[in-house]
Amino acid sequence: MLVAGQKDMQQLDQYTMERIGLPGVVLMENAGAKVVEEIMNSLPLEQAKIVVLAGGGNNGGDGFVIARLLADKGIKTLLCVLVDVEHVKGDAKVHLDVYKNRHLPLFELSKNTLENLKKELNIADIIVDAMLGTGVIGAVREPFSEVISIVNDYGKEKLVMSVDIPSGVSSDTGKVEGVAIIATKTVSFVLPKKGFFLAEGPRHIGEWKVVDISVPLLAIQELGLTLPILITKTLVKSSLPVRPPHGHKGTFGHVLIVGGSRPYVGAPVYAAKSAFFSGAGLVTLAIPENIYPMVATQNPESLLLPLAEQDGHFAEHALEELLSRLSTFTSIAIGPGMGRFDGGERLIKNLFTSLAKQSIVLDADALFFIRNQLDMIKHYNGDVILTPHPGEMATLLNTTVYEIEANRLDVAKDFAVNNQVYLMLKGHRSIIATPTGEVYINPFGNDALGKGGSGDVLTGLITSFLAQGATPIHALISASYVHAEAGEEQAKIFSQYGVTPLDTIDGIRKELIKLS
Ligand SMILES: NC(=O)C1=CN([C@@H]2O[C@H](COP(=O)(O)OP(=O)(O)OC[C@H]3O[C@@H](n4cnc5c(N)ncnc54)[C@H](O)[C@@H]3O)[C@@H](O)[C@H]2O)[C@H](O)CC1
Ligand SMILES: [K+]
Repeated sequence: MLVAGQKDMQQLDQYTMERIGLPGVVLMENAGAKVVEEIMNSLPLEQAKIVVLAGGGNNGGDGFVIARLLADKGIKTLLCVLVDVEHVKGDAKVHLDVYKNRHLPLFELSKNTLENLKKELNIADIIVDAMLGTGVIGAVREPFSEVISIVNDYGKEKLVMSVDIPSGVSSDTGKVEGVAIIATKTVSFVLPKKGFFLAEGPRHIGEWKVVDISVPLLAIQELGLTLPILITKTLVKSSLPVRPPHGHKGTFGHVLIVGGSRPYVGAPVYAAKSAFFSGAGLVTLAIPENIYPMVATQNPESLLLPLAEQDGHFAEHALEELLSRLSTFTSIAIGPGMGRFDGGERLIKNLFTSLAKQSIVLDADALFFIRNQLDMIKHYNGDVILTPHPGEMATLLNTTVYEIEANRLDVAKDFAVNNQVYLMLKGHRSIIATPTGEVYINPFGNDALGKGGSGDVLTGLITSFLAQGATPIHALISASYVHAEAGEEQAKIFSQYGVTPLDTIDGIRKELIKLS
């Protein structure tokens, strides 16, 4: 499933209406009819009262269609137009006239009071939000902002169904300047919008669904639109590494995890366990020798490689004894719990100059150590995967977290293309970008993973799938999905508060059962 922004939708609309001649009023009728279908499935409607809040643009036009079709089904419906009806133009005006020709109840806020509108909303069971769609610009103005606040004050008392996008949310950025509807459900047309998965978008869309309104999706290729790809379970099932039944541990690869330091003993343990428990044939865990005893007791399933340490971290030359053996590893992850220390840059440089072609995952402070060595990364002849959270991304780009979060899709894509790496920009709705500029969005996951160790589990999972033969993009797609779903599922048992990295590792195995 692809994800669209405002300009993409405008191009698709124009193509449909101008190139193939399907009139906008037909699209609007289709849009309204599909929303009504969703409403009919939402509640026992015999006694239900529905208020349709309509703006002055085409989103409002959808609302006119919805109100008419509901009324024609005998459902108690009130259409409330928040702008002066004289200002309604084009396709929306056609449908407003059709509504009026049916002599159906019409509440015009411009000729009434907000108090009276509030009285109508108080007795409604369902509120349809057809105020603003992809055409919203900037902070929502009066009277929309007041009406939106009234609707949001009802909280979960009423079912709020947003048409195309919750009013006030930017379809491109997910930003909300001022107020925006908090929807119970969003019924969106043609494609999900980028804003659903960015900034405040996820908190406003509620349960979302996309409906077809006869805009031909094949037009996307014909228009040459390159759109982000939404990660779905179907996509993941075809991305997971294949495990031949006759496979042996050599078939499923040998993972090397390099990490750990005196303050961070758990991180490498979580990464190694995650790699092992998600199917890697063998896992070697290279840690500074000072934490070897603690790690050994917690990681009986891994081969342990204590290396030279200095002041509780790896010594600068620590990997020397490892470099001659690098070819025994299928995929390598460096960084979990590594910490920052003098000589870290050189340690990473030595590793890269000694690597053959293995895929390498860089996480945590390994990302700090490469911030001034991106040229080396770019020219490495194997696949490099970076998994920064926004703070680590800000360090890599020498900018602020605010700048990163304000433009997640482009930041991830530009960095991946400019540095020829695979990048997973972590966060609520992770973004994955490839060296060729493809962008994927992971719509899964919740705050249960918001704690130390979750990232280490993800690093181990990615490295494990690489070792089992997945390509970098397939490893990232499947690991980000499985990791997020594991967190969500385990939160149902331990609450969002209580999910630990080991619970997530356990959850990963449960997800892998569901996917196999
Ligand atoms: N192919 C499709 O997806 C179809 C989508 N449809 C619907 O059309 C809207 C987009 O309609 P558009 O007229 O471009 O814009 P909106 O109705 O979203 O809003 C424009 C409307 O709102 C006013 N406005 C803009 N910014 C603000 C603000 N900050 N505060 C207050 N008012 C604002 C502006 O003046 C206009 O009056 C799409 O979302 C779908 O719902 C078609 O119906 C069918 C095909
Ligand atoms: K809307």
